[in-house]
Amino acid sequence: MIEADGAGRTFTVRRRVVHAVRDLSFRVAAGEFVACLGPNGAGKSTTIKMLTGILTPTSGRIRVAGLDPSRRRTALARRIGVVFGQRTTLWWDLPLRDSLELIRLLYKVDRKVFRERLDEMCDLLDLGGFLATPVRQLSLGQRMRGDITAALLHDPAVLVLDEPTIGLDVVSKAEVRDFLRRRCAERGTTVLLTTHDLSDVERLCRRVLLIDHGRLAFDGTLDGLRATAPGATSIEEVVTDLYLRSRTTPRTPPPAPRPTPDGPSGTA
Ligand SMILES: Nc1ncnc2c1ncn2[C@@H]1O[C@H](COP(=O)(O)OP(=O)(O)OP(=O)(O)O)[C@@H](O)[C@H]1O
Repeated sequence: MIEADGAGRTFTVRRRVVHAVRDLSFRVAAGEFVACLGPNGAGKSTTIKMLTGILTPTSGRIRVAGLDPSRRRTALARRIGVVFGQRTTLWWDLPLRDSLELIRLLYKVDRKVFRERLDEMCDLLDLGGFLATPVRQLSLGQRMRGDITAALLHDPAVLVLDEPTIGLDVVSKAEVRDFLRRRCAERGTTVLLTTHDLSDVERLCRRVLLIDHGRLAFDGTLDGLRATAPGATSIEEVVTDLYLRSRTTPRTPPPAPRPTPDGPSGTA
């Protein structure tokens, strides 16, 4: 359902080339719920932007739901839902209900189907009390429920979640996670979750992709990830250990010593 084959993305900043993502290859099958982890600046957002068609890869190939995201953005929009925890896709000044109605029109969701889905979301995410409230007046937890509803109204096959529980209190977090787990399992939705909250990962995902310095550093089960640090007592310790090790790894290989008539130099 999600395929990356040697995908890479560079940016040129003041004539310097930044390799945000390099040679990324992985596959996510239909119905999998996969976490994407990595330290700050590892390349997670760049990866998500390539998967959702916001950025075009500068090398390699990406397919989501059988489509090239950057070339088929409109077609992809019908098959994918995206939640950016730090940004809203809703209309700030409109009541939540009107924002959702606009999304219904954009995605051409049948009015009756929309009403059924919205009723279901109201039950599961307890939206009823604030559907008439302008988005700018919603609490973070309410806004996040609205954003998740907006991402699922067209029943996408693929859901990309970028820090969907950031800033939520423990109860709201548990409710949002519970909803996502049940709803995505019922519908067979394929989910890629990016987060720094490891309890999200433990509760939702069996498989983890770890991106480090723009490369795929680990692809396996959560148990496999734990096995990389046998002495660690929690997933936080495992990941802390990995991230600390990554800080001591150079981002790019050091330049090869330049040969001189007397032999290699630059090592003294
Ligand atoms: N538009 C851009 N122009 C230049 N460099 C960029 C751009 N976007 C990202 N980068 C660089 O690419 C690298 C990866 O950034 P990215 O935002 O993908 O990391 P991240 O894993 O999402 O980090 P975080 O967890 O902090 O959000 C960083 O070195 C970043 O500075």
